[in-house]
Amino acid sequence: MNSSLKLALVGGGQMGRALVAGMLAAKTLQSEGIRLVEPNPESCSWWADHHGDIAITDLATAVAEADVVVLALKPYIMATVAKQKPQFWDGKLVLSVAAGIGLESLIEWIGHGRVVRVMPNTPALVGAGASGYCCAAAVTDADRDTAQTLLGAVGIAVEVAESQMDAVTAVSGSGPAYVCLLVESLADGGVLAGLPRPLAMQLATQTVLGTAKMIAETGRHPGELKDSVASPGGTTIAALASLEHNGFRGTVIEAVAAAAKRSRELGKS
Ligand SMILES: NC(=O)C1=CN([C@@H]2O[C@H](COP(=O)(O)OP(=O)(O)OC[C@H]3O[C@@H](n4cnc5c(N)ncnc54)[C@H](OP(=O)(O)O)[C@@H]3O)[C@@H](O)[C@H]2O)C=CC1
Ligand SMILES: O=C(O)[C@@H]1CCC=N1
Repeated sequence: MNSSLKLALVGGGQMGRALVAGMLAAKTLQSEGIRLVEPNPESCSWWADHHGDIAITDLATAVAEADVVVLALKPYIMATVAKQKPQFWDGKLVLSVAAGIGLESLIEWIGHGRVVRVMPNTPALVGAGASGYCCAAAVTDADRDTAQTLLGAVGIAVEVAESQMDAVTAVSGSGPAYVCLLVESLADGGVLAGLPRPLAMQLATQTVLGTAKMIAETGRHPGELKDSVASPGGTTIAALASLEHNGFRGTVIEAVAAAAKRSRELGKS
């Protein structure tokens, strides 16, 4: 796929920004090929400050000028925006990143089946995203390649069954928030133990980054890597005993289950 692809981003909030910034950095897109639809004045100022060369326009113009449309709107507003007059979306590959909204609804609203349901995540901003996506039956091989190339430019992109999308949402879509909470808590613990805040934050961040890299690059099971840190009678096993006592694993598992449940609910409302 060449970088002359024309893309309309409908909804330039947190997720739309992360995707477009990542795709621009990867040179999969060029600013002049992007049209943004964004009614929020504060968000428009952000775009003007950070990507002043991207044209902000109305929905009809943006879609008419695009090959691919990315709908990055809050789930409750998707139907209103997606339901346009007949033929409005014809000839456009449509990617929706809205949590919970299924292909069946999207196809009904858009009026054709070249639709991909995507669950990206915000580390796309730095090219380290994780996206799961599923394709409607009418998506062509070329469309699938386009989706894979766009999403693959900002991290890993994995095609999954639609039945897995709520779980993907709960693990990797929402996951950056849980990891941020962990980093924040780790740094808080460091401050409690006497470290200055900036140093505690630096050490906590690098520890999460390094551990994720070690798991990904060695392919070793996290349980084995955890065991390799815990010396007999040492500091780590004291901390692990405390975490287990306080239900750390169960807490995280239940959090993921709650997110998956909420994703299913969003699809019904
Ligand atoms: N944030 C994340 O980490 C992730 C989000 N998602 C999904 O991405 C979608 C967007 O989420 P997020 O970016 O966080 O939300 P945001 O609220 O940050 O962004 C949505 C933007 O769309 C604007 N908007 C409202 N109405 C319209 C319209 N008619 N046309 C164009 N733009 C409009 C909003 O303006 P206003 O604020 O004025 O309403 C807002 O600026 C959601 O469906 C979410 O499920 C998926 C994966 C991860
Ligand atoms: O919180 C949400 O609903 C969205 C979907 C995944 C991440 N943010």
